[in-house]
Amino acid sequence: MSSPLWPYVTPGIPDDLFERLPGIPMSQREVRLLLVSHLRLCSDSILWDIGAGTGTIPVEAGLLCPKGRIVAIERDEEVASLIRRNCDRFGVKNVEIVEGSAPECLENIQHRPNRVCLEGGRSIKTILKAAWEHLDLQGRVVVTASSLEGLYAASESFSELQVRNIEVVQSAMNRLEKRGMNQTFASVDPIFVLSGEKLE
Ligand SMILES: C[S@@+](CC[C@H](N)C(=O)[O-])C[C@H]1O[C@@H](n2cnc3c(N)ncnc32)[C@H](O)[C@@H]1O
Repeated sequence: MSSPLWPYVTPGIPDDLFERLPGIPMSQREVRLLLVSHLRLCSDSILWDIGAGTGTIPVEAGLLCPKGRIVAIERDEEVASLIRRNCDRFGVKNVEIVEGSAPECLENIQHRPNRVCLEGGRSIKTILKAAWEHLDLQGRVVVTASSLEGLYAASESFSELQVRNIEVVQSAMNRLEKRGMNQTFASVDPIFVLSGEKLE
């Protein structure tokens, strides 16, 4: 990592420090911070990040859980390689990358999670149900949704699965950006973050 301040210990790595691929979505820093906070990670957490994309969550979680294990699940081969490169870039060694499509690939993962993060996948309900079956008791789940339909599906799943201590928050943040001669505030894409616990 070429940033002169690296390594620092706070989560919320600036977006431009990650390698990116055109068209591959990435959780922006402000949203990522919210998401990581809702995961309530411990140093030895075992996290499944389903739909890991650019790999920002595995990198942040890998650094926060030095005694833990992060399983980054990504269906796209090229994107899975990007996750590996981003982990290498930040010296993160405790991330296992599973190249496969959820929910089918979840069956073969060796480490059972006590945290699940779900940011990808059309059928949120099917994936969440399968992940929930693997999640340890006292475990936490965090799901993001950017559309009303996604929010509805996630909310209905939480209810069906009897997720406890549910919290839902929608981000609304703006960043100062240069536009020509002016500096204006541009909104960071608003996202719903739903989280809760498995108690029974
Ligand atoms: C919104 S992006 C995740 C962004 C990520 N949090 C980051 O910050 O880089 C969603 C990712 O989920 C992957 N995906 C979608 N459906 C999936 C599935 N069923 N199984 C595994 N990965 C999936 C997509 O290929 C995409 O890379």
